[in-house]
Amino acid sequence: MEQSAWSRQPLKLSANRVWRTYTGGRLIEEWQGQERGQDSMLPEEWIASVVRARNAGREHLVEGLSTVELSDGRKALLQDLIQSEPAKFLGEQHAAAFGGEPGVLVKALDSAERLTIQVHPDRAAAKSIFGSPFGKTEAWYILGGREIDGEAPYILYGFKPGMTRERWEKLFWDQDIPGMMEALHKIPVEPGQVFIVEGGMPHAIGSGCFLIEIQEPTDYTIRVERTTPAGREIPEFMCHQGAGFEKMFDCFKYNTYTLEEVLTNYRLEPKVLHHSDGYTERALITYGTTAYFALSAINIRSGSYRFVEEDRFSILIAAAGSGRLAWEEGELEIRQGDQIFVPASVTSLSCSATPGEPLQLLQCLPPDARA
Ligand SMILES: O=P(O)(O)OC[C@H]1O[C@@H](O)[C@@H](O)[C@@H](O)[C@@H]1O
Repeated sequence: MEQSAWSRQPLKLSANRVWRTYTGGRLIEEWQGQERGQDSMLPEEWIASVVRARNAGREHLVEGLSTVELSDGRKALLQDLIQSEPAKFLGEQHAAAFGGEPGVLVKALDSAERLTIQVHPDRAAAKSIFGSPFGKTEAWYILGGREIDGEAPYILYGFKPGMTRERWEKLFWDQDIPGMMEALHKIPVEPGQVFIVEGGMPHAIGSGCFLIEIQEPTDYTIRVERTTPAGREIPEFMCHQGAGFEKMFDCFKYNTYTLEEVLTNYRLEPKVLHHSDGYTERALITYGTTAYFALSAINIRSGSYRFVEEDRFSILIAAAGSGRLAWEEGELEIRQGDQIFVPASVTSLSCSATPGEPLQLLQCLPPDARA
């Protein structure tokens, strides 16, 4: 089949687990249908990824890039398919603005331990420090979680009033980890909640969080803990990503917030766009919040949900249930844990749920090409 034919059908993505500095992943495996999942150093699944992971000591591995399972049984790198015809896979307008770069990365993430306190650059810092057009603003949609050592899922987010660059630098040089944790708000999280984490905002995903993350397509993580909660050493490169310690502190924004301000400004309120017996559609993140990506949730109970035809690609995740995707040229069964790249040239796409098994779909959208 010629390459462009693949741009007219939804493409099922293979599992694509990535090494991180923390353990987890059991809930991802169980969500994807394994009877007994296991925690390991592969706590993240990168979805529709054309981004290589930056893991010191693992540079010899090509880690992070997504593979597509083609309907003729072959496999291909998503990146290669897109590069063959960016406008057909990504959309005319998108390709005009971003070339062959999807501009968005999605992940499933399950933390068996707290992640280290970190920050990601915003676009300005990413450009000046790393020469990258993208920073790493991200957002989390909480899918579930578990108690770890008696503690319910939580996140650490935003500087409390009183923090300054000077104080933050001192906490780092002293490696005063309890002091660093105390400097951030600790917030319990629940399924269905959405948080946006802009570049520059200090944070750490706590233990026991199972979430879907949507983010700008880079792996620039600035870590301020030299030792992880489990006692693993973080090499210098994994702290400042090669930028040096001075620039590492430039990536933080030293604004401070009350807990109330964090919850009001950065925990997003889903908005119901449609509700009927057949389905409910909710906007979780809109271009009004960020031009970098958008996310919606579609819960299908009966009948068929028809996707609006637009000249852009999307990434679908079956968060729960099972069903069937249908388009002009074919059909595909989907079930919980499946991840699908829907090229821009797919036409007449609709989705239905298996009777008695409502389907929850997450639809991840690329940057606003008009912004
Ligand atoms: O620093 P580690 O523990 O490896 O975690 C890095 C992870 O952090 C999370 O907050 C997200 O930004 C993920 O996209 C990222 O992969």
